[in-house]
Amino acid sequence: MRASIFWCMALPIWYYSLFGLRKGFYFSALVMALSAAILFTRADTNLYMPYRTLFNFSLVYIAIWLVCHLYEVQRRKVSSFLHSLALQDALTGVCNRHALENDFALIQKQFIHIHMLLIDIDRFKNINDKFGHDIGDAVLITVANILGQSKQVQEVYRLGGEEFIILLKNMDHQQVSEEAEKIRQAIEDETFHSHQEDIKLTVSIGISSLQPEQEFNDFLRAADEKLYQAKREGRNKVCF
Ligand SMILES: Nc1nc2c(ncn2[C@@H]2O[C@H](COP(=O)(O)OP(=O)(O)OP(=O)(O)O)[C@@H](O)[C@H]2O)c(=O)[nH]1
Repeated sequence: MRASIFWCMALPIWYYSLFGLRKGFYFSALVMALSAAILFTRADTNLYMPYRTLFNFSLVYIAIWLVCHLYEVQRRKVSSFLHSLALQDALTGVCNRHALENDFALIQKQFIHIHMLLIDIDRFKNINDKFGHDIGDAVLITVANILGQSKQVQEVYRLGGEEFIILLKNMDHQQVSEEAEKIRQAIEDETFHSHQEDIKLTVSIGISSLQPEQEFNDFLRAADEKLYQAKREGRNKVCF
């Protein structure tokens, strides 16, 4: 009986790998308490033996438990870091397209009225050509920050290049138009900086309204069509 209880030392490894950090901790603590109690009560009659056995068992058990716990903490950190990397745009720090598709699937189940704002910086190529790629990058970061400042905006997504997306929930046509116009105006009012001169920018915004049973790609395509209408009509414009 006393020998078989030493097999309990392997249990924290199973608990942490099967049940994760919290349950792993509690189960390991429970096993340790039970094993220690059994060892203590069933130990040899020799006066010092119960204490010595208990001490050795506890020492080894805690060492194994500690290694399992630290390993699981580290594994979780790495896993959440990789998860955030997978969903984040590396340059601007906002969410990427993968995150957008994930969030859309969730939001679609929870809300009826959903609008997509597809925001594209006008003539962004000129910024890169005239001021260099670094300044172009800095402009993208500032634009992403401005987009995230509105109270109505929970998340900003970068679709790629100079295109950003915002999803607005539970707002009517009028409110969505006003919000898009605020964004357009905020970018127009901002002064971006380069080493040589100040830069003024505008954005064009296409808006689509989610139709019942509409797929993500069709929702995006509808916003894209409106965006190109805004571009065709002279840029610095919101099209619904
Ligand atoms: N600096 C920088 N530039 C990028 C990045 N991604 C894409 N671009 C550039 O963004 C530019 C997009 O140019 P276009 O698609 O021609 O669009 P545009 O010049 O904004 O013109 P319109 O959209 O028609 O108003 C290209 O020059 C790309 O090289 C990036 O991460 N950083």
